[in-house]
Amino acid sequence: MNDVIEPVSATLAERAKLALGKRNLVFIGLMGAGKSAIGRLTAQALGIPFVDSDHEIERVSRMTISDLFARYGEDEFRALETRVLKRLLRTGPRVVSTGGGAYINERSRRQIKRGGLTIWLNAELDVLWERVNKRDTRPLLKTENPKQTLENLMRARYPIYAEADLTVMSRDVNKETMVEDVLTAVIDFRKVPNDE
Ligand SMILES: Nc1ncnc2c1ncn2[C@@H]1O[C@H](COP(=O)(O)OP(=O)(O)O)[C@@H](O)[C@H]1O
Ligand SMILES: O=C(O)C1=C[C@@H](OP(=O)(O)O)[C@@H](O)[C@H](O)C1
Ligand SMILES: [Mg+2]
Repeated sequence: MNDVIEPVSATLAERAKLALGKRNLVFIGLMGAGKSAIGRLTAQALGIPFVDSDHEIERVSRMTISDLFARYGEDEFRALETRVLKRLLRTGPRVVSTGGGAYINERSRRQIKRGGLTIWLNAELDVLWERVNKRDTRPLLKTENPKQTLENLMRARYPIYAEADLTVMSRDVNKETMVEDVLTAVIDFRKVPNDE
C-alpha cells in the first residue's frame, strides 16, 4: 500500500522531496566521492537547506581542517565533528554532507543513523584518486603514498559505509546526472515491487 499520493506530473525533485518528508538526507562516503559537491546540488534541486559538516567545523573553530588535525590531532577533530553533527541533524529536512570519516566514528555514526536517511556515494579508487590528488586539503592523505592510503581506507571503510540506507555510484558523469541518481534513489527507497 502506498499512502503518499503523488501528483501525476510531479518532477523528480518534487517526488523526492515528498518521499524525504521531514527527514534529513545525509551524504556519506570516502574523500572525493562528491559528498560536498553533489550534496549542495541535491539540496538546491530539492529546495531545502544544505550544510556541510566540515564547513561548519571550520566556521565554529575558525581553523581549517588541516590546521585542526595538525594542532589538535584526529581524536579532537572527531569529538568536534560528533558535536557539530548532533546539532546539524537536530532539525530537518536538510541535506547534510559529512566528512569521509564521520560515519566511521561510532558516536557520529549513531547520530547520523538517528538523524536522517543516509546515502553512500560509492566510487572506484581511480575516480576518487583523480579528484583528490588535485588538492592538498585532506590531512589523512599527506602520506608517502597517498593513493595506497586511499586504497587502505577503502578496504577498511567500505563495509561500514555499506550500512547506508541508499547507495549511489559516483562516477565520471556530469553532476546533474549524479543528482538525478540521488533523487531517484530517495524516491525508490523501500519501494516494494508489485509482485511481492
Ligand atoms: N560527478 C562528478 N564528476 C566530476 N567531478 C566531480 C563529480 N563529483 C564531484 N566532483 C569533483 O570532485 C572533487 C571532490 O568532490 P567533493 O564534493 O569535495 O568530495 P567529498 O566531499 O566527498 O570529499 C570536487 O572538485 C568536485 O567538484
Ligand atoms: O575521510 C576522512 O577521514 C576525512 C575526510 C574529509 O572530508 P571529505 O570526505 O569531504 O574530503 C575531512 O573531514 C577530513 O579531512 C577527514
Ligand atoms: Mg567534503
